[in-house]
Amino acid sequence: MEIRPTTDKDLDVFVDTLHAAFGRFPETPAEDGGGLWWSALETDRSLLAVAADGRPVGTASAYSFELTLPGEALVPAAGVTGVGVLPSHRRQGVLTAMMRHQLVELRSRGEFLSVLLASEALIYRRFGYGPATYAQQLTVARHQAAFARPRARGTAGIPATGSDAGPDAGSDTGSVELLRRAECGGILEEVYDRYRRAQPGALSRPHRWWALGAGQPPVSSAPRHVAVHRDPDGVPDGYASYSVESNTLTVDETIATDDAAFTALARFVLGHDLVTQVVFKRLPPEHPLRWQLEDFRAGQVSDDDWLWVRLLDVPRALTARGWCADGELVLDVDDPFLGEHGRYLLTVRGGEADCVPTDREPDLSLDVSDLGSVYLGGTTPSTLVRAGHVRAHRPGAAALADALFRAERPPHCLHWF
Ligand SMILES: CC(=O)SCCNC(=O)CCNC(=O)[C@H](O)C(C)(C)COP(=O)(O)OP(=O)(O)OC[C@H]1O[C@@H](n2cnc3c(N)ncnc32)[C@H](O)[C@@H]1OP(=O)(O)O
Repeated sequence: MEIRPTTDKDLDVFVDTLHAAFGRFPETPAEDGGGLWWSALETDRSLLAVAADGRPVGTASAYSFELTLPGEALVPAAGVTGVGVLPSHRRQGVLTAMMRHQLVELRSRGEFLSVLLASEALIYRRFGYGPATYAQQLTVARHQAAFARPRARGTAGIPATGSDAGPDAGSDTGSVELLRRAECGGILEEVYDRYRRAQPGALSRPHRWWALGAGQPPVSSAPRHVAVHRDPDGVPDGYASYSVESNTLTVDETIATDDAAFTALARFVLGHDLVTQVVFKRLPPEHPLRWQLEDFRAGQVSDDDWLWVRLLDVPRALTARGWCADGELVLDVDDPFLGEHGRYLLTVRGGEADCVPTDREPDLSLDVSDLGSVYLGGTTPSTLVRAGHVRAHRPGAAALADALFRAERPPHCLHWF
C-alpha cells in the first residue's frame, strides 16, 4: 500500500472514496460548484491510501485553521478531516499508516498542533489525540422559559463575557433584527471572527469557507433565519442562526461577543410563537443560560466532546499559550505512537511559560493524548489523575497543574469541519 498526496485531479476520487467509507454517496454537486462541505478541502494537504492493485482505499486531509489558545494567542492548527477507509480494507492498518504519514508531514510544515472532531471516541487516542473541548445541547421547553430577575444588586452596565459581574438580562440597550442567511453572510463572518479571537478553543473560519458555503449552517448557504444583535451604535455583535420544524426551533449556533448580546438573542428565540421547545446546539459547558431561567429544570442538557487536540511539539505548544497562574511543573510526556518520550520543566511567570528538557524528578507523568486534553484548560489534570490516566508523583502536583492549566474562560469550539 502507498500513501500519496493528492492534486486537484484527485478530488472526485477522494470524495468518492471517503463517501464509500461512510457508506454514503456524494451529493449531486451544486450547479455553481459551491455549498458542499468538501468544497473547502485543501488538496495539497490531502492524502490517498492506494492498494497494491492501484485502487484508492483510504483518505485523510487537513484544513489550515487558526486556533485561539488561552491568553488570546492565535496559532496555526491543522484541522484533520476527511478520514475514511473502505469497509473492504478495514483493520489492516490503513488508518494507522495515514496518521503516521500525516503527523510527519504536519511537523515538516512546522506545525505544532493538530485538532479534529472524532466520529467515534475509540479511534484517535492511539494516535495521540485527546478530547479537549466540550459542547452542550440545551433543550428548553418554551412554557418553562421565563427568565429570572438577576439577583446581583447594583449591576452597572453590561460587561463583556468573562468578566466577574453578570449582565442584567433585562437591560439590553441594543436591538435584534431578523434577516435571512442569504442576505447577511458578511455580518456572520465578521461577528464570528471577532468572537473566535477572544475565545480559547475556537477555530478560524477562513473566508473561502463563507464564500463557498462549505460546512454546516450557518456557514453553508442552507436557508436559515438569522437574528442579528446590534449594540446601541448599530454595530452587529451577535447572531443566532435557526430553523423551525414541527414546533421545534433549533438554533445552529449563537455567537455573541458579550453576555448581553447572547442573552438578548436567547430571549428572542425563546419568545418565538408557535414553538414548543427551543434547542440550543453547541453551547459552551457551564453556559449561564440555564441559570438565567427562573426554572432551573426548564432546560435539558446533553454533553459531547468536540475538539480533540494533539501536540506535535510539546515545548512549542506549551510556550505558545498564555497562563493565568505562576508555578513550576516537571512533565514526563510519553508519545508511544511516534515512539518519543520527553521530560520538560515548565516554568510560568507573569502569564508566559518557558519549557525546556530536564532530568529533574517529574511532578506528573502523562501520555501526549492526556496533555492534549488538558492543554486548552477544558479538562483538569486532577480529573485525569483521579481517572488513573495521569500519574502525580507528589501531593499537590495535580492541584498545581490544575491551577496552571486553567484558562481565563473555559475553552469552547463550535466550528464543524
Ligand atoms: C477526523 C475525521 O475525519 S473522523 C472520521 C473517521 N472516519 C469514519 O468514522 C468512517 C468510517 N470508519 C472508517 O473509515 C475506518 O473504520 C477507520 C478510518 C475509523 C479506521 O480505519 P482502519 O484502517 O480500519 O484502522 P486501522 O486498521 O489502522 O486501526 C488501527 C487500530 O485502531 C482500531 N480502530 C480503528 N477504528 C476503530 C473504531 N471505529 N473503533 C474502535 N477501534 C478502532 C483498530 O482496531 C486497530 O487497533 P489495533 O491496532 O489494536 O489492532
